[in-house]
Amino acid sequence: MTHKIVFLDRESLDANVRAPNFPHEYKEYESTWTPDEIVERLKDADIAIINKVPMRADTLKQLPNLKLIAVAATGTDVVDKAQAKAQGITVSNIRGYAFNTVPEHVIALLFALRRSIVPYAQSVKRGDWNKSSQFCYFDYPIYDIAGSTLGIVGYGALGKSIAKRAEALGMKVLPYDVFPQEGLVDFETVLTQSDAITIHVPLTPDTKNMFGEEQFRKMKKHALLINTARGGLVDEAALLEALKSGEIGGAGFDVVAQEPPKDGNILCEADLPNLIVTPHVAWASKEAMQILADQLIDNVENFVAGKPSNVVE
Ligand SMILES: NC(=O)c1ccc[n+]([C@@H]2O[C@H](COP(=O)([O-])OP(=O)(O)OC[C@H]3O[C@@H](n4cnc5c(N)ncnc54)[C@H](O)[C@@H]3O)[C@@H](O)[C@H]2O)c1
Ligand SMILES: O=C(O)[C@H](O)CO
Repeated sequence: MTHKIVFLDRESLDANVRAPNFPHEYKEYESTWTPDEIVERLKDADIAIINKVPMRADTLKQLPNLKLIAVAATGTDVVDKAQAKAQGITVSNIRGYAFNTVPEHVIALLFALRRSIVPYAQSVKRGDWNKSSQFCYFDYPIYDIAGSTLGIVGYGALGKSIAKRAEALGMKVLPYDVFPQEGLVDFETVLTQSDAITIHVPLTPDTKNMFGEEQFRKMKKHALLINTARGGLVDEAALLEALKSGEIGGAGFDVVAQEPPKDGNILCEADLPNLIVTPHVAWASKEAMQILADQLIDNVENFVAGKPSNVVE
């Protein structure tokens, strides 16, 4: 049998994707967004490769030939998994590829915010240093990372990789997860005891908006919130308010609720010295993207060989 593989958003992965080792026809599109386009491009395919293309129930119902959705990411929130299951479509994802790239991005955001790197660099460009009466100036706060406490919400692959780095930097780590493991603390302790909190849970109906006004009120006034997981995990309006009112100390976000933020986004547009937003690139080191691309094709080959890998329930 010749399998028909369609990659709907090839442009979203900057790595070499090898040809699978079984008879197949392969077609790729740079990007695909509308439900009509998705259905038209996948109607004859049995294997779909996607990164962030929304595979909602109405779309899946129009694709009776589809057998595998191979997601080129860890997060599978773009797929309606209940509908996929109902149609007997297997969903696979990528695991353990971002063990350096995401932790390094998180640590970079932590240092940048704690040391006010961005506002200081901007102030130099503005000419503030030229006008300074001293050799330095203290317009923005600087604190040490060493000796501070990092709360980790979601103690899976990435949460654990970050814990190792944080401890090496002299931080105390407070991990929280719903999956029972040794050394965990409860969510309340993370909120009230941490000088910085980093989020690493998947976006699900249970985790949507798990950070909002109530959680910000419990956090320390100087606490930082780092989100490299998914935008929907944090109530963005409440976050902006908490940053402006000084309820929390700062935020470093790599993800927002709608990506790309075509209709605008309040976090991307805010001009605050204690907020850094990056465009969902924490995963995107060259090394990590190649590991991801190799595992993506492993998943496709394993599925066709009858030994599916990294199946998402
Ligand atoms: N920004 C990026 O570039 C980037 C890159 C990779 C992954 N991600 C995101 O990061 C997330 C985490 O990745 P990972 O590899 O660590 O996944 P993982 O599956 O190894 O870990 C996720 C952890 O979250 C826990 N969890 C689930 N629901 C929870 C809840 N309600 N409360 C507390 N803990 C809960 C799970 O038990 C698990 O231990 C992914 O789902 C993805 O959305 C983002
Ligand atoms: O979930 C992931 O792996 C990242 O968000 C990159 O897509």
